[in-house]
Amino acid sequence: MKFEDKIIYQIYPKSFNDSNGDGIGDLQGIIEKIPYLEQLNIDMIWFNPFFISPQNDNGYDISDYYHIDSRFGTMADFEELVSKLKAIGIEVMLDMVFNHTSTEHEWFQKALNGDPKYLDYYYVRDPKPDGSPPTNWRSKFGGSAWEPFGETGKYYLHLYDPTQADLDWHNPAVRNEMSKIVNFWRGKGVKGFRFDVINVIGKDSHLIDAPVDSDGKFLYTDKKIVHQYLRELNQTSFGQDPDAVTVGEMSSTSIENCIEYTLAERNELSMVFTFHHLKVDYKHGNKWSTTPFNFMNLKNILNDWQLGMTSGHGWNALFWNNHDQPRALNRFGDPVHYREKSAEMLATTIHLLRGTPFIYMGEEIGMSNPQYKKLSDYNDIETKNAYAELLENGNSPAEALTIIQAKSRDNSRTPMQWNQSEYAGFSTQTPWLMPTNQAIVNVENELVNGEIFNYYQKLIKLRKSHPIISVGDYLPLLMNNTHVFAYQRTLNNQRLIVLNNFYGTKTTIDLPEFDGISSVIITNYSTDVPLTSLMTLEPYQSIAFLIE
Ligand SMILES: O=P(O)(O)OC[C@H]1O[C@H](O[C@H]2O[C@H](CO)[C@@H](O)[C@H](O)[C@H]2O)[C@H](O)[C@@H](O)[C@@H]1O
Repeated sequence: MKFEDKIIYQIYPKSFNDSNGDGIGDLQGIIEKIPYLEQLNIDMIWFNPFFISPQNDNGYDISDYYHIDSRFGTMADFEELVSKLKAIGIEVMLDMVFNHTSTEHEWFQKALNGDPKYLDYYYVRDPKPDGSPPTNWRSKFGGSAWEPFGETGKYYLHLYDPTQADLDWHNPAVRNEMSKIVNFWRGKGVKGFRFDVINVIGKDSHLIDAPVDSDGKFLYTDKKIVHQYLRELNQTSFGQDPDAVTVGEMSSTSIENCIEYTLAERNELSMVFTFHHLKVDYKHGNKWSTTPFNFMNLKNILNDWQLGMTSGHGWNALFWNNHDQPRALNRFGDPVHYREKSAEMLATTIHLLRGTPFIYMGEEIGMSNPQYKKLSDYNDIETKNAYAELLENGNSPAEALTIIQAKSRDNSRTPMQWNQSEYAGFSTQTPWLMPTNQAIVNVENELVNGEIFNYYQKLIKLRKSHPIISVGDYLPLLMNNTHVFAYQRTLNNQRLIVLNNFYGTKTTIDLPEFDGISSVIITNYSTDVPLTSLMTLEPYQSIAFLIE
């Protein structure tokens, strides 16, 4: 499958639709909503993991890669879902969490029981001579990255939660297991694979301390060998299917590496998720802080990645939202005064760039953060650890709450809001996370009175009908402007000029003269205006001109 003109929709199964009234979304619930998905004209759906898991990290701690967790349904439900989606031209993308397994996985359990075969599946190491963990590495979820390995006196590595043990990819048997898993799901008709934090699988065999002034990420991120592992996985599994689409989630990566991960002739991956543009509201690089987003940084990062990936022939996944990110509408838009206009402006910015757009469920109806009032409203392990650390570091409970309200991953994990009822039409029982503003934001209302869903439909149609959007080159425009993110796309004699006002005030811009006849192909305001050298954009206005 070509992926340049495709649109991928992300579903967090736990929160999409609950068909059996247990407060948790499930596969039958997704099947019920296929007619809704069909209206968007998307090509593929990425599902977050629904494999067997103790759910300490909501399914990113897998204890059995070959079965559906009964909370979500059965293999028969999955097969029904795949075939019903295929019937309307939508393919399935599954989430392959291959950096680590749950400590409940039988491989880890066998290793714990001393089975030498499975000991070699993980990073099990002796402590330092003083008895402390083998290295000073920190877990990305807080605390040491090492946990005692049962009663053995050794430690095992976990870059994430202690219940997520890192696999040792140096071991060919581990790599073979990973291909087997991908091939099993290919056998079920799956065409897409998203590889979780795949650029941290290349840790050295001999692990060393991080320098005191460094977070040590360079010791395990984007190591050269990751490219080799990906080529091998490609060759032994998804690469055998010319229609496969793959996306690697890249933690703290670089443009150079992402070109290599996605250059077609290198046979690694189709595209990458990168996160630099979503760290522009981190104070001094610290996620657990609140500060307004830095617009010029955002522009520069998006521009650098567009230019870099274009010139290196790499390919980006384009996105604002996912299940780990607070809603972009709260971060870069205005959910109170300009909910619709700012949601549409953000969508335009991403959808007209070079890359493959991903839509995270609810974004197409303008869903926003829930603004929970107390810690117990949250579920996420990372959030709870961060809250405890914020208190340890001297923040008051109110300050810590303000920060997690802004940054918690649960912000995007709240149930999809189908209607304005108590549980937002998601479930008949108390959901695992509560919806909060379904009285205003819900599908039923959006489809009758709203404009965001309809605007997404237009953007999706445009990518499919205009090759300049899917395959055109990217060029920057107005890089010094402090309110507008503007760019050009070019293909043969055509140009597409895209203007996006990121603020809730009118702004006037001074554009270069463009030759040719221009027409507006999309705008989120009702009046079409001609392309002139001096232009005034309305609050959060987006407008795109095609010049022939
Ligand atoms: O923030 P980065 O270091 O650039 O990393 C990107 C994301 O990585 C992690 O996400 C994924 O892996 C986790 C462990 O399997 C899982 O909890 C998460 O849901 C996955 O998407 C990290 O948790 C995210 O916060 C980062 O955005």
